[in-house]
Amino acid sequence: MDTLSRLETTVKQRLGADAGSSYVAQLHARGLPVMARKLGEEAVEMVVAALSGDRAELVGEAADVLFHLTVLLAEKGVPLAEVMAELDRREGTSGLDEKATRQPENQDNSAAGANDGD
Ligand SMILES: N=c1c2ncn([C@@H]3O[C@H](COP(=O)(O)OP(=O)(O)OP(=O)(O)O)[C@@H](O)[C@H]3O)c2ncn1[C@@H]1O[C@H](COP(=O)(O)O)[C@@H](O)[C@H]1O
Repeated sequence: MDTLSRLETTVKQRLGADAGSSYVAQLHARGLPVMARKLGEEAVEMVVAALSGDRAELVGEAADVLFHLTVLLAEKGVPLAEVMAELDRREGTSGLDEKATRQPENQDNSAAGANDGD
C-alpha cells in the first residue's frame, strides 16, 4: 500500500474518533467549511513557499496540502482511487489540446478581449 493510501485509511478511521485524541476527528467535528478553509490556507502557504521559501519548506507545505486534501476527500466520501482514475483518464491528453476543445469558453474570452495566458 502506498503512502497516500495508508494515510487515507488512517484518516477514514480517525474521522469517527474522539476529537480529544485526534486532529482529524477535531477537523470532522469543526465541519466541512473549516476543512475546506484549512486546505485553502495550506495551499496558499505552499504557494508562498514555492515562491520565496527553501526546498524543505516547500516539501513541508506540500505534505500539509496532501494531508488536508486527503481529509477533505474522506469527509466528502470521495476515494483517492476516484481521483487517480480521473488522472488516468486524462493521461496522454495534452492540456493545450483539452483547452482548445472548450469552444464556448474560448469564444466568450475572445469576445471580451480577455487572455490571461493560462
Ligand atoms: N499527516 C498528518 C498531518 N500533517 C499535518 N497535520 C496537522 O495539521 C495541523 C495543521 O497545523 P496548522 O498550524 O496549519 O494549524 P493550527 O493552527 O495548528 O490548527 P487549526 O486550529 O488552524 O486547525 C497540525 O496540528 C499538524 O500536526 C497532520 N496531522 C495528522 N497527519 C496524519 O494523520 C494521522 C492521524 O492523525 P490524528 O487524527 O491526529 O490521530 C497521523 O498519524 C498522520 O499520519
